[in-house]
Amino acid sequence: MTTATLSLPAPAKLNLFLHITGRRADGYHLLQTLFQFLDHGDTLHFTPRADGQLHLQPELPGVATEDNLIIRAARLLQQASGTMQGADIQLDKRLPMGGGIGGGSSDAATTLVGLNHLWQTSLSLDQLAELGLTLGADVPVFVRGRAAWAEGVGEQLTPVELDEPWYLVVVPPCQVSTAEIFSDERLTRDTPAITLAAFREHGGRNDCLPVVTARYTEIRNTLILLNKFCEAKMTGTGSCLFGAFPNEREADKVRARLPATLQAFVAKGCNVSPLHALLDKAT
Ligand SMILES: C[C@](O)(CO)[C@H](O)COP(=O)(O)OP(=O)(O)OC[C@H]1O[C@@H](n2ccc(N)nc2=O)[C@H](O)[C@@H]1O
Ligand SMILES: Nc1ncnc2c1ncn2[C@@H]1O[C@H](COP(=O)(O)OP(=O)(O)OP(=O)(O)O)[C@@H](O)[C@H]1O
Repeated sequence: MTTATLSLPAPAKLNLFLHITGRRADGYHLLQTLFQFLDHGDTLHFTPRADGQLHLQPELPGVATEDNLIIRAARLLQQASGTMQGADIQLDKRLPMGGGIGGGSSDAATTLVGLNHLWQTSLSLDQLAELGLTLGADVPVFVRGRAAWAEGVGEQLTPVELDEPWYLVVVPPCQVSTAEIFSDERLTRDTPAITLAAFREHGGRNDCLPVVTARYTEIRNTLILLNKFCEAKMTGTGSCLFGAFPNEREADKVRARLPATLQAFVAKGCNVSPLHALLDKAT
């Protein structure tokens, strides 16, 4: 008997802006942000096992397998559903780690959604998003798979329809720890709340940018460089920077002018996550 393998994308996200409006008693920050997906990311291959074991390959440098968000997500789903099934999981990693484009969170969400499908554990998206939130603030938006206006710590999500431009994403040669930026004393935490309509009219900024560029010369320099070609923005707590373009050709043209040593990719903005686009088509 052959065992079917399910291959699913774990796309990147961008924070089109990021305002920090306050801080909760537990130290977590209250934010406002807009999430959009990219048609670029990791791929996960899931093969079911009847013996309940979970195996992941390959290992990620610096991440113990038990700490990998893929294994943590799979264990969480086993516990929540009571299933006796397991899986062999293969990860094709393309997204940079510590890049602010949500690679680990997206891997976790694809694991929750994918294994729920494969194991037929029938948890609802609400239940999966709630489980995902215990793994990270960015996991719920990937579980739900719709571009969204987000508040709270990023878990209060309102789906939105946005333009879907092409993005040039540049990866400065450094990794940023989200916790380190959120604990920096210089971070401003008092931006007044805005509405989506106000964002559409006036735009927004990334409140983490001053702290990130003060701490990382590489990001400051890459920002100066990218700003020569387009309005450069930073996603999440960095490190990745991006610019929007009306079509792929324009984005490719700017990419071609960047130093060959600088890692960069061009991808389309998507209001429906490629994970959900694929699953919606299959069902
Ligand atoms: C910056 C964003 O990427 C924007 O989408 C997210 O808010 C971060 O989400 P994430 O990477 O899933 O972050 P988590 O793994 O939940 O948290 C990492 C660390 O960042 C800090 N953190 C995170 C999110 C938040 N709203 N406030 C925080 O203060 C906490 O110290 C936490 O220990
Ligand atoms: N499957 C995974 N992929 C990437 N990182 C993982 C994974 N599992 C655990 N991690 C850990 O999570 C950290 C953050 O990784 P991630 O790629 O999500 O960063 P990020 O893009 O900055 O995330 P975010 O935008 O959610 O802040 C990594 O440095 C790594 O230690």
